[in-house]
Amino acid sequence: MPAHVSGDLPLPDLVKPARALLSVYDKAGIVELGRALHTAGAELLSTGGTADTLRAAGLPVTEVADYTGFPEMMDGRVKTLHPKIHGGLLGRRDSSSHQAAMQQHGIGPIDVVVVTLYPFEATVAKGADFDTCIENIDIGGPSMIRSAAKNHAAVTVITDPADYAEVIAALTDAGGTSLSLRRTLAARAFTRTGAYDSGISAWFNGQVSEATPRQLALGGALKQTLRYGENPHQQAAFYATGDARPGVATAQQVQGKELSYNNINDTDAAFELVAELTEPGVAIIKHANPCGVAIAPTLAEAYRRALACDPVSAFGGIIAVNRPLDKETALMIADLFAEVVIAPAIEPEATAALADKKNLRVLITGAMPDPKEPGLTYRSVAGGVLVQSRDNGHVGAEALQTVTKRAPTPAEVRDMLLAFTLVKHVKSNAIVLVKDGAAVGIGGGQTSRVDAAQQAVARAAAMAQAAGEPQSRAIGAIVASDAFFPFPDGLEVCLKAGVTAAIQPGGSKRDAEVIAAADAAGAAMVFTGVRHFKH
Ligand SMILES: NC(=O)c1ncn([C@@H]2O[C@H](COP(=O)(O)O)[C@@H](O)[C@H]2O)c1NC=O
Repeated sequence: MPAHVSGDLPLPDLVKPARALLSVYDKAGIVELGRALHTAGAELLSTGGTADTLRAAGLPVTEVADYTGFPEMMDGRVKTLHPKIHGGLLGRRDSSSHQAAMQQHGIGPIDVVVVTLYPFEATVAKGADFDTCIENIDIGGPSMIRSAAKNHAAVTVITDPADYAEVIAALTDAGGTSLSLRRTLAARAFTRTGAYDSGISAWFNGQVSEATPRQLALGGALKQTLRYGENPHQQAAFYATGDARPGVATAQQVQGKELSYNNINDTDAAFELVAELTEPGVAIIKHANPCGVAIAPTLAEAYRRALACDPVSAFGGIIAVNRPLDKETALMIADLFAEVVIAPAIEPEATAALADKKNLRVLITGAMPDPKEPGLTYRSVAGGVLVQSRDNGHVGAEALQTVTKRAPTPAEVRDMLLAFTLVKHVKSNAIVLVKDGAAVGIGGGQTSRVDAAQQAVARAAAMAQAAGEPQSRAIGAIVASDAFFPFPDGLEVCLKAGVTAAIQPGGSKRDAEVIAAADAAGAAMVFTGVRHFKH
């Protein structure tokens, strides 16, 4: 255990800086902060590039290399890693033994450290090669930040240009910083180095295929403080992890009110769903579950058909499209009360068509995410975090195993593949009915698969009736189930409603009974061997 040193000297709350070290990759605002420190009476120490910037602004600067008597070396790998720097940051001002050691070794106190780190996260996001990423791992910067933050009782540590104004104000008003400000900045500093290292850890584990590392290092940058969480009494915020996957975290919001917690969650679900559709496709989401999905030759047609699935639930929904949003589709969206629209791109006429809907949030991602890309998903439980690889499972026509006497027609296979893609995005137990490229009945989030089937079938009948159609939309549809039918009953609900074909993982002890039920109805059924639970 490290020795505990009690302070035997007085330590003031207000620390007026006599010496400050500035070493920043991002030079924005550093001249203003340097000037405020200089005006407050601090001697400025600085590393090469930062020193140049300060000097160019007319500020007197001492190079760290001159201060330590050691040159910067090894392409900048060693600049500030010196006892004169770390001793000056770590030595306790309230300990006579520390003070004596500083005096003995000619170490002067450093009262302020300003560091912005090498852009490791941005380098990875740009897709740089291994060696470039390694070279962008900052070593000296985090070391100084940690030394200063540990000794925040006397040292002010600044790691983000967003904090410059607050420190400048303290220097201007009081000539120094208070303990409470230094403590706040120290907390931010450790959060910064923690998040920085978590980014390195995530990237490095990916490089060596370490899927389940011994420690979990989760980091992110605050993207938005949210008004509230799932409910108004819950606090919430949105953090960007630096993952470049196109989606709600990377999108540009081109219109509308601030996104809410539920908006973000639902928009993510919607966009991940449409990313799976190879033809022009639209998904309408409520409470992270689809209430309408369709593919069609045009986006406008896909939207019309997606909306027709359940126009009642679509009210206040989130709409995702997988092609540039065009004017015709935008005009129809403008007719609906929707919360969010997310698209890979938007045509200028579509922007104009939505412009009057001031509250409608419009998000543009620039690209679609790759549904087959590997990645991790996280969920918190009491006392832990569950981590798993993203469900990037994909079932193509070649993987289908016909288990009934009748094989599916090519049209049924097309609908089967769409429906099986959709059950992956509906909360379990999930049952989805699809006809001619559009969902016509969705049952999800049920504790019984029979209930999910009944819900899907009821929706198909009710929506047909509401639209004045002569018969239930379940007639001639195909059914998909996210997991095997454990008994024939769930399938029988669908067959009785007029479903002609089924797609499911298979693998139940009672598969034979389920197949017999399909055969008895003259239905075709295929097994996928893949399950798509979503909880
Ligand atoms: N190696 C070191 O001793 C070291 N000390 C400070 N740095 C970093 O160098 C950068 C500033 O360099 P310059 O002032 O030369 O532009 C900062 O991002 C700082 O975090 C270092 N670089 C990397 O570790």
